[in-house]
Amino acid sequence: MPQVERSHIQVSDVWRRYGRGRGTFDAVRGVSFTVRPGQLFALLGTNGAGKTSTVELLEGLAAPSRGSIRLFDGLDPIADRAQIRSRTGAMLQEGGFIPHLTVRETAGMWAKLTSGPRPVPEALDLVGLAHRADVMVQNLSGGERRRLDLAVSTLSCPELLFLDEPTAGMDAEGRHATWQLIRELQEQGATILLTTHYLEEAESLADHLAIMHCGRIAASGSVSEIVADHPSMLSFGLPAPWTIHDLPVSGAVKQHHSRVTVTTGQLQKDAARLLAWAEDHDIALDRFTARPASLEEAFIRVAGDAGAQRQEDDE
Ligand SMILES: Nc1ncnc2c1ncn2[C@@H]1O[C@H](COP(=O)(O)OP(=O)(O)OP(=O)(O)O)[C@@H](O)[C@H]1O
Repeated sequence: MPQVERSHIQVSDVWRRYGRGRGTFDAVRGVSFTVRPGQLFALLGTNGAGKTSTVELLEGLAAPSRGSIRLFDGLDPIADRAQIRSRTGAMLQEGGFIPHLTVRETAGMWAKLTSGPRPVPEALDLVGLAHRADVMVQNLSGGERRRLDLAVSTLSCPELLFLDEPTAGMDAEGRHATWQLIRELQEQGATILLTTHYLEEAESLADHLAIMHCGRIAASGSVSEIVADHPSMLSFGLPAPWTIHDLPVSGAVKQHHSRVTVTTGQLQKDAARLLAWAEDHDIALDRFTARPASLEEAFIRVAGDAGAQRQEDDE
């Protein structure tokens, strides 16, 4: 019998429209993706790309204007909210905490609303807030509030966790600690959907990522799959009297002072040709490096291409 592939999130051609009449705006435009159990899926995008608008639909905070969303192999985020609630955790962009409660009181209050919660000290310890337990929420830094938000969202040990910009406002140390925590939650079996502006965050954590731009998914796949579609780079110093016209490469060549860069879709072939040529002519290529496109380069290119396409569609 063929095996049915399970999914914790199934999004099919989803649209989200804000406003009515003449003032409508489609913030999400035909988005589709699947997240398998145990996967960490990252939604990346520029400001206003539609990430939060999409996550809110998954959380059942609004209904899509078109398309369908199913969680846990068939549950509707709004109609089946009661069944879904105990299995999911959400960390929103704006944590709605009461300013004059302490960290411990806040987590305790949320724990009372959760069935079978993790002990509060454990939840605070998990996010590195145990030493701030008696501090009032209003006196926390922005990064500490994000950590409290994360502690609250993981109180129920959820199967599916929505993390909307979990490390926004955190310093580098806090960000790395949070990444470690997210990895641990995934190792414990959680399926995680996270949105982020930080490419390094997506690169470090995600099994699968989708780049959103202007309401659409402009590229998706693993980091290697996304960067594979983008040109690689060779870089080296070329000693005189040799010039770029002598180089045996197929890619686009640029020179800045004595430093040469070759942008190529055939990294291995061009690197091999170049090194063989240098060897034959006894040329030392200073600080020779060969590397695939970075996620940042792919992101900038994808966002640029998608922006141009959207402008064409709108015209
Ligand atoms: N309530 C609303 N009414 C009208 N437009 C909205 C509303 N909420 C969001 N938008 C618009 O929808 C678009 C997508 O917003 P959204 O917050 O989903 O983007 P995002 O990718 O999460 O952005 P960011 O990374 O800046 O948080 C933006 O152009 C935004 O201005």
